[in-house]
Amino acid sequence: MQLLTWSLSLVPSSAESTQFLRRAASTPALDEPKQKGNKGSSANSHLGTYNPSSPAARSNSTLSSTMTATTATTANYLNAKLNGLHLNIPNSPNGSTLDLRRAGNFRRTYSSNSIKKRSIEVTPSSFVKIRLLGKGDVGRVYLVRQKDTERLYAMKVLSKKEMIKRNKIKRAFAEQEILATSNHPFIVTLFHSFQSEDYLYLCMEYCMGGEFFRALQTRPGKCLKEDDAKFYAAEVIAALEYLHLMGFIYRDLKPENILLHQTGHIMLTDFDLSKQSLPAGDPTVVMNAIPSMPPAIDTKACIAGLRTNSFVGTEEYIAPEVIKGTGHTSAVDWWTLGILMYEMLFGVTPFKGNDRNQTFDAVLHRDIPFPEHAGSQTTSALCKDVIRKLLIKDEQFRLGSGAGASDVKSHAFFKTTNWALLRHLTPPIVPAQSFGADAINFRKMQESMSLDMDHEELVLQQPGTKNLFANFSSVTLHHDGDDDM
Ligand SMILES: Nc1ncnc2c1ncn2[C@@H]1O[C@H](COP(=O)(O)OP(=O)(O)OP(=O)(O)O)[C@@H](O)[C@H]1O
Repeated sequence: MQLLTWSLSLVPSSAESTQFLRRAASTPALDEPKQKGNKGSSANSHLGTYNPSSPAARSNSTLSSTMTATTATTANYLNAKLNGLHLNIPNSPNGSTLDLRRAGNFRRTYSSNSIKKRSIEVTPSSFVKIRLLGKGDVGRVYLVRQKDTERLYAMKVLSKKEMIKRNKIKRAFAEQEILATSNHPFIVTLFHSFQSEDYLYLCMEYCMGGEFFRALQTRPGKCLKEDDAKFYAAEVIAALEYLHLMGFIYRDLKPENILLHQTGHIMLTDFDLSKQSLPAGDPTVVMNAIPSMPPAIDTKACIAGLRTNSFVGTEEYIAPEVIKGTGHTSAVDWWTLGILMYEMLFGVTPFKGNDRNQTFDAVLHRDIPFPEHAGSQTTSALCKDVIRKLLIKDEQFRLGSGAGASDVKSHAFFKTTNWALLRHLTPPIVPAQSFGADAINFRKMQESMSLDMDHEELVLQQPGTKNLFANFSSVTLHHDGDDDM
């Protein structure tokens, strides 16, 4: 009875509740009505085994120059923020991001000043739609080809009418802002954003491997071996660390929002539930929990001032403090990491009940049920320990709530993780190259079935005008190194 009382007062109305049925649907803020129905899905998870002679392998080796990119991105950003503090990049072959530029196979620079914003260089008619990749509640994501360059992109097309109806305008702006300012190997890259009379467009890097969620579904028992789960968890931690440094709380981590790049590395997407701390605080340096390690960065400090109260997230991933409605911080991202790690290992989330009330009750009160029946995945004590610490119900005591990502990275479970070289490792799942190539090889056939966007005229809104979408930035983003690709 008590449960019913709080759940009715804290969660969206029953009309909105149906969206919880599909795990992929995200919980809207209370002030945002959400459409009933399923989120579309991607069908492009062509997963294959790693073949050293395949283009995937070659592509991996050409990425050698970005091997320190994870660290380099963070380091460059910090260099700007910490005003001259010298950062030692452990395990970097030469310890310098500058040398990345000199490396022969250089492709893309991940540094704070390597994105150049220019006025928009494309229009909707610069692209041809090839196929639908996925659906959200206010838009669709298409695989598109740019007519003059032949390059493939994922184009998110958001309906202005739907955004107005569902009060989602601010969220689209937030997503554009985060994508346009982020420059990280594990965060999807934005190349253009623009609008027509009826739609907003976000032209992003196409992640050929599709949703990590789909990839998990194809694994035996829908789960991964502990070392493989550790690999993906490490890449997610690197992405969250970067987002927190930038002053963003992600708030919607789940396998559906993790895409697989053609190399098999992860790319976080879907930032419409993210929250930005304005201005982002400065990071500080803390002593490393492991005495032999160099001092670590306190990413918590960057968003320490940000406490928000919206009811957002995805039912099985939602943190206790979000359910309680007492306000939440960046610690929600560490909670969701704990749920993700559990799901990667056991194929289910730990607190799933028969309905929303049961799930929320379990999130608030139940211990983590590590399966111990015969045939269940065996997990090390350290792995269980890190999950337990990430899933501490009181956010103040949760792993990550002290100094942010540094706390999580220094947990003994990640002792074997080489953070600086993550991007250089071969991921456990590498998508077969087929679709990217197919899309080009069978272009003519597909074009006959495809829609082009010629009827949509580019509209350049003047900021400050009364138009609701006037402040949506129409820009083309150039990333150092992309022209060499
Ligand atoms: N860059 C990309 N490459 C390949 N597929 C993508 C890409 N971006 C999105 N997709 C596909 O489209 C789906 C919907 O994308 P996304 O989650 O960003 O849309 P959304 O409208 O924000 O959804 P939501 O309603 O959950 O907020 C994804 O789950 C994925 O399958």
